[in-house]
Formats: sequence, structure tokens, C-alpha cells
Amino acid sequence: MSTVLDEIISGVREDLATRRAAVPLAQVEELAAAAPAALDPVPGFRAAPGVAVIAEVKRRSPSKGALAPIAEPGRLAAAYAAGGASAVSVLTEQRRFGGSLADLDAVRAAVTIPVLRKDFIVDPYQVLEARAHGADLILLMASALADDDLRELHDLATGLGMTPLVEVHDAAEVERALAVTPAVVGVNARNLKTLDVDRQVVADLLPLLPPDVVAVAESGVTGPADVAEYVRAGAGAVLVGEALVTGGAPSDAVAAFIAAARDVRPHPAGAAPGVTQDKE
Ligand SMILES: O=P(O)(O)OC[C@@H](O)[C@@H](O)c1c[nH]c2ccccc12
Repeated sequence: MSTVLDEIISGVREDLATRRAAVPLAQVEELAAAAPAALDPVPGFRAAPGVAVIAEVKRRSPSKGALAPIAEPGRLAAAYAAGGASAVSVLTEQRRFGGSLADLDAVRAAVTIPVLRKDFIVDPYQVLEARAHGADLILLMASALADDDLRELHDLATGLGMTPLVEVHDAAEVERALAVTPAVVGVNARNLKTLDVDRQVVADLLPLLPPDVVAVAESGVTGPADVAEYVRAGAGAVLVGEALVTGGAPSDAVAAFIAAARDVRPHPAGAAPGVTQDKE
């Protein structure tokens, strides 16, 4: 049975073929080599008070459709940075998320904090493209990649000075992700095969990550209480999209997330209590 994820990836591959025909690989390699050096996001993630917020520029989602018009992605990103975000995530997938490399360019030009290219990255071309457009981090999803591809793309990105955020959604993916010794691992509360959000997945999987890995809780944050819950479960960073683009005051919202995390004591690994669950 083909899943939402399979359908998204087949669209991504078609769009990739179009871009590759317009800009050959050798040219993207040159642009990547000429781009200003990538920033290392890890020190900033570790130094963040309470929690590092990775704030996302997200126009649409497959589950909800249009979220927000976002006329100026650069302005939104600057607001995130002003609120204390540690990085900005930019969805560049076009068909389901309404993003583009132009959004990445606009954000890159607007902020000095690290920028994540969030896309369904399945080909080395996309990694080079991310660097050519100034990305410091790229998303690599364990659910979308075979072991060899995950390693190849991870090593290509780190060789270019970028930091992969390796995304997982179950214990088997955690094991596969850790095999490439990533610096940053994200547990996605959303199952991309069904689009269901289950924050308990984050609480269950975070204790499986070694302490030297930056642990990111992704998806399902509706407000400060959810951020506190993720931090209590052991998250060092949270990745938030929808709540920030639909809330109206992005700078204040980021600041409120950070404030909510400040006084939370993470539970010792394995002792995290149950967290709430909902369906999108
Ligand atoms: O809008 P939310 O629920 O705050 O989620 C943000 C982010 O985690 C989500 O956009 C995401 C996480 N992993 C992904 C992979 C592909 C596309 C999107 C995503």
C-alpha cells in the first residue's frame, strides 16, 4: 500500500528531475563550494536556556492544507530570531507544504542564526542544493532512506560542513539513525505514513538517545505546556511549525516556549511519565 510519505517522495523526485535539468550537478557543486561556510548549530543548541527552539516557516501541511499566507518568510524568520529561536527551519517541499528554495533564500538573507532545509531529501543533489542556498542543517528522515543512503547523505552533508538532523519515529529507526553517529537526532511525534500525532512517541524514544546527541522533539506543540512536557521527557530542542505560523505573534510565542522550559527539570531517563495524545 502506498503511504502519504511514498506519494510525497515521488512528487519530490519529479520536481528534482526538473531542477536537475535546469541546473546541472556540476554547477550546484560549484555554488555549494562558493557559499559562505555553514554554521555549527550544536553549541547554540546546548547553550540555550531551558530549550533550544527551532522555529519553522511552514505554509501548508498535508493534513491541514493552508496554514498561513506568509507573504514575507524573511520577516517571519527575523521575528523568530528576535524571540530567541536557536535556528529557523524552512520547508522547501512544494507540492504538499507550499515551500520553495526561494523561501530558503529569503530566510537565509534575513537571519544570522542557523537555518535548516526541511525537505524530503533522498538524493545527493538536494544536499548540495541546500548548501548552495546557504543551509546550515538538513533534514534526513530515517523512514525515507535505506541505511546506505542515510549514511551517504549524512557523510556528504557533514563533509560540506552542514549538520544533519536525523529524524526518527520508532525504536528501529533510532538504532538505524545512531549507526551514522549523528550530532542531532529528532523524534517526530507525527507518523508521516498516517499523519497522526502522538506525543508519547517522543517520551518513549528520547531516553534511547545517548547524552552527547542533541535531542529534538518535533511536531505536535500547540502551546507552552507541550514544550514543557517535551523538555520534561528529555528534549534539548523543540521544532515547532503550525503553532508559530498560525499564532499571530511569532516573536512572543517563541519567547513563551523558552520561558515555559526554563524551570522544568527533565525526568531521569526511563522515568518519563505518560504524556497526552491526540489526533490531527
Ligand atoms: O507543525 P508542527 O506540528 O509544529 O510540526 C513541525 C515539524 O515538526 C513538521 O513540519 C515536520 C517534522 N518532520 C517533518 C518532515 C517533513 C515535513 C514536515 C515535518
